[in-house]
Amino acid sequence: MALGSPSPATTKDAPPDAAVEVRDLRKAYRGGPAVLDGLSFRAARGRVTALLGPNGAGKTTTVGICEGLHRADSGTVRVLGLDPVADAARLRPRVGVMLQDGGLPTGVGALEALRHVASLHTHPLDLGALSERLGLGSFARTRVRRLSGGQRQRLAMACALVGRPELVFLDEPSAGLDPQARLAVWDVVREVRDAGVAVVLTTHLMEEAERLADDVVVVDHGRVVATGSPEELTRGPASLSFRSRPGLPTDSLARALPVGAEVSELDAGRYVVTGVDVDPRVVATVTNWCASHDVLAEGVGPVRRTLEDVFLDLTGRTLR
Ligand SMILES: Nc1ncnc2c1ncn2[C@@H]1O[C@H](COP(=O)(O)OP(=O)(O)OP(=O)(O)O)[C@@H](O)[C@H]1O
Repeated sequence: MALGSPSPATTKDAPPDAAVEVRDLRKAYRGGPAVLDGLSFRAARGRVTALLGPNGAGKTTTVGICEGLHRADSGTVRVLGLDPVADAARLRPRVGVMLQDGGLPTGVGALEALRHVASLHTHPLDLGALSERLGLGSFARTRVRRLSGGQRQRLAMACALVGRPELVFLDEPSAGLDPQARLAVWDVVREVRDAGVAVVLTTHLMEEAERLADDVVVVDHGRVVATGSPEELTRGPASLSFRSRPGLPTDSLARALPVGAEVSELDAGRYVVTGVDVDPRVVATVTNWCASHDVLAEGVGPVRRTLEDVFLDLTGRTLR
């Protein structure tokens, strides 16, 4: 089954460019401080765009504005070339929304809830195939209010996709899912993306962004602080790490290395060299220094930055 192919009834007036274009959004909730402070980003068709940011950074508010649920104080938002509030009726059949609380009737069975959402669309996906892909079968008759958190997430995802949207907003799609369900959800997201659907998701899982996103938008304090593919964001100087006995004289090793090198013991016996390009001479200097100090080092080599390193560098380590 082609999970992604957008509904034939809705594709003909689709603009060819960005599925979402947000420019200079500003918003403060009644009398409060600025929550969005000039936020801009675009999300393309056929790509997964992940919004990452600490708690309270403004991701949900941004997505809510794109979904037409909130209004910005200023700035522009185009969703499939339309205004999410003024053109809400035209957008509804073309945009799938997965809300964290599901937004579903709670007194009916899971499959019945999905069937109801499907009935609102002209060309819904095949319910049996969609249920199978997201593993809804085992709780098809369970009332929505009795579903576990992970089951509810999967049902909400099915509801977001059943109308063959051209654009889908997924709010923390794999939060609370077990590893099997997470992989199934990621496969489904990739499949709809490959069929040309624009997927915009929020996540706190760096692995999810790293493995799923084509474009990452890092949001902090209501602004975009970095954008790029996971590959682009994590490119750049690697550090060199090794393991050995705890308490090595790191100052002595730093002095043996080129000017600018810093050596830290991250936790007992785990060392990292930063501040210099990790080239073969630096690796040799570390191993020579270890040999001359009777230090047995394991795993001496360069370590690429992860998306989590980049995220923490950009947004700091203070709890929000
Ligand atoms: N309805 C509301 N009324 C007042 N303040 C709100 C409202 N909704 C959100 N906020 C505030 O706006 C800020 C941004 O919240 P938002 O939910 O957009 O952040 P987020 O990046 O999605 O956070 P999280 O990762 O925790 O979901 C927060 O300080 C939050 O307290």
